[in-house]
Amino acid sequence: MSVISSLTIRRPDDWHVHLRDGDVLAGVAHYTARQFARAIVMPNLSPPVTDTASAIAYRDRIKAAVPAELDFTPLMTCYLTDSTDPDEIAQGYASGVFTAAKLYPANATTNSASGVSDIYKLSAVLGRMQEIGMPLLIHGEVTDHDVDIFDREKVFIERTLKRVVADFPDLKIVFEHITTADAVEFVNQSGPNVAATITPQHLHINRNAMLVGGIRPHAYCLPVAKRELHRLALVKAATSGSKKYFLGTDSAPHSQSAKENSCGCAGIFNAPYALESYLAVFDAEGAIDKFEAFASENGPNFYSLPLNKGTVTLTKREVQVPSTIDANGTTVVPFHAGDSLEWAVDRVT
Ligand SMILES: NC(=O)N[C@@H](CC(=O)O)C(=O)O
Ligand SMILES: [Zn+2]
Ligand SMILES: [Zn+2]
Repeated sequence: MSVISSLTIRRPDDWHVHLRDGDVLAGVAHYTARQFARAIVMPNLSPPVTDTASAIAYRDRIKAAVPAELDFTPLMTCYLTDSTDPDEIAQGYASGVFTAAKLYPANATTNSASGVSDIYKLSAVLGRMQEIGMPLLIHGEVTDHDVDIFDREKVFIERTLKRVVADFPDLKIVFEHITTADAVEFVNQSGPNVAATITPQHLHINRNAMLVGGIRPHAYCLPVAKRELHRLALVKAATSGSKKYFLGTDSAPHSQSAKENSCGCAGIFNAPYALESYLAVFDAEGAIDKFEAFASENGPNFYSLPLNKGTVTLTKREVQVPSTIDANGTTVVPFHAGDSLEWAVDRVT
């Protein structure tokens, strides 16, 4: 077997990213724009992006924050609340402002306090989205206090997702940042209108990375990393060649001080070395031939968007990940901080 030392793939997209706003936006957006041609931008600002006007304004701020020489298109999402208007969603989608709508169960994660308290209040919205083919993106965790945090994704499938899929059988659903074998099984058993994104961190780490030998706040994100058997199921799904799985980094920068804190924020900043991080997993699995579909084809095909024309070339060469990154005045600790990765992004066309 020959050893692959260089890989050129169609330019990929990131189907789930937090670019934040203000100074941090200007400090992080170029990392995403350098690697990815498009990105699905999460709307969980404070206040969240809940209508077309605020999405247009946020899209303009993102475009202004990306260096002009980079070819990058932000794809905007609408944050669903209990009072979302189906017409607003449909008009935003028809006019090309919204690519998808995002469901955060209320208080599930960072900036989700205005999220949905009961998904059945959204029936009219979900029905309209099904009709027009607009994807629903879901942070799939229950928030009930009696449910253990390590079980919140599994219980969400049982209590909520199964009913949503049954009631809206043609609705396009992306089960975002999945973390369990249960989610993989659910997605595999569902129809072609149900897909999932997988983050690099959930392919690399299990919950030991967070808790063994001291508490590691930079390995903490939501949904929280689970047992090794779940990580293995995610690696198998991502590298399987199934069209249902695609790249979504969930890069979610928080300042070093907000993470290294007695109540540390959830979120891992992986944008600077996202492709290098994913490719390490595919390489270790002997599945480099499946990488392009996961990174560059399955996402656009699911969203019914054209494939990118450009390419990115990665070379097998060691890169050192810095211990911190200055995001325009905010110090952020990146994923793999202080470690080295075996692949480097060399050329983007
Ligand atoms: N993933 C995270 O741990 N955090 C995200 C929110 C999210 O995607 O749930 C964030 O915005 O910080
Ligand atoms: Zn989330
Ligand atoms: Zn996210």
